[in-house]
Amino acid sequence: MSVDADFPSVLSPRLSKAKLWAIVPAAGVGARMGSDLPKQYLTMQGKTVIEHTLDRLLTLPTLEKVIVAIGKHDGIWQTLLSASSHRVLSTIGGRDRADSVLAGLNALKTLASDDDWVMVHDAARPCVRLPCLEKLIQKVVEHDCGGILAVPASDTLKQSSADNIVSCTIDRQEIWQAQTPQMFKVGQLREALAAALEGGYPVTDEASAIERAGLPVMLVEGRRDNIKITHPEDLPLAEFLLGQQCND
Ligand SMILES: Nc1ccn([C@@H]2O[C@H](COP(=O)(O)OP(=O)(O)OP(=O)(O)O)[C@@H](O)[C@H]2O)c(=O)n1
Ligand SMILES: C[C@](O)(CO)[C@H](O)COP(=O)(O)O
Repeated sequence: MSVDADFPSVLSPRLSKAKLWAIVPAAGVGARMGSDLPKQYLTMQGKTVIEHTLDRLLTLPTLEKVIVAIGKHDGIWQTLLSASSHRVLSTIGGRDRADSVLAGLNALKTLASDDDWVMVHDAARPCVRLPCLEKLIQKVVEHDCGGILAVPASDTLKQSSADNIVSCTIDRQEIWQAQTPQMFKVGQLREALAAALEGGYPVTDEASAIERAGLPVMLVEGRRDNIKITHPEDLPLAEFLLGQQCND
């Protein structure tokens, strides 16, 4: 995918000192995928899921470095070419996704300023497209407000009661499905995430910790093909989407 040469520097003059970093949580075991290998190491078109994901992020010329949070007993990461990139560092993740993201933020302490930006992107989302990454960065920097890629809900949504009986239909007019990347100021995210985890609050994405801290989160409309590989049927779908995108 070609970098859009006309894309303005990611940071306006007002924020020209701020840098952009990325954290890729990749310490999961992929239980829902049910594969022998953690899903980030399954292969599509000759490359692992995480290599496709990193290739997408590293297309951003202004991205300083990516911190990949890997599992404590991960024996595969160091065998990948991506692990030797000068723009990629790794750290040991934690029990839950939020712990892994916090580990990445702590690894950034010696590299990034609190006022730098960081985008957190799931290793399991290899189909994210460069224009969507650029749109998120542009909106966040322009408004100086953290934001996330998301898509408005397009299915009718049902609330379930016991025994999987519908208890009600949810008005989907204001419902969005959050994706990643999720982009925030390094210091704000580290503080919000640490506070949420210390408080025992459920944190399934970075935005929920930021919301809990009372800070705004901008919804930036992305694409529905930015899928997260979670269940077995997601892998062939992701491979198809990658193939389609190559023809764009
Ligand atoms: N302790 C964890 C758990 C998840 N992740 C990462 O967070 C992303 C999204 O999480 P999810 O899709 O839930 O991955 P898994 O936790 O591996 O999947 P499962 O819940 O099915 O085990 C994945 O890239 C995963 O590797 C992580 O870094 N650390
Ligand atoms: C962060 C995320 O991808 C936003 O939709 C999602 O919350 C991750 O959930 P998971 O259960 O950890 O995959």
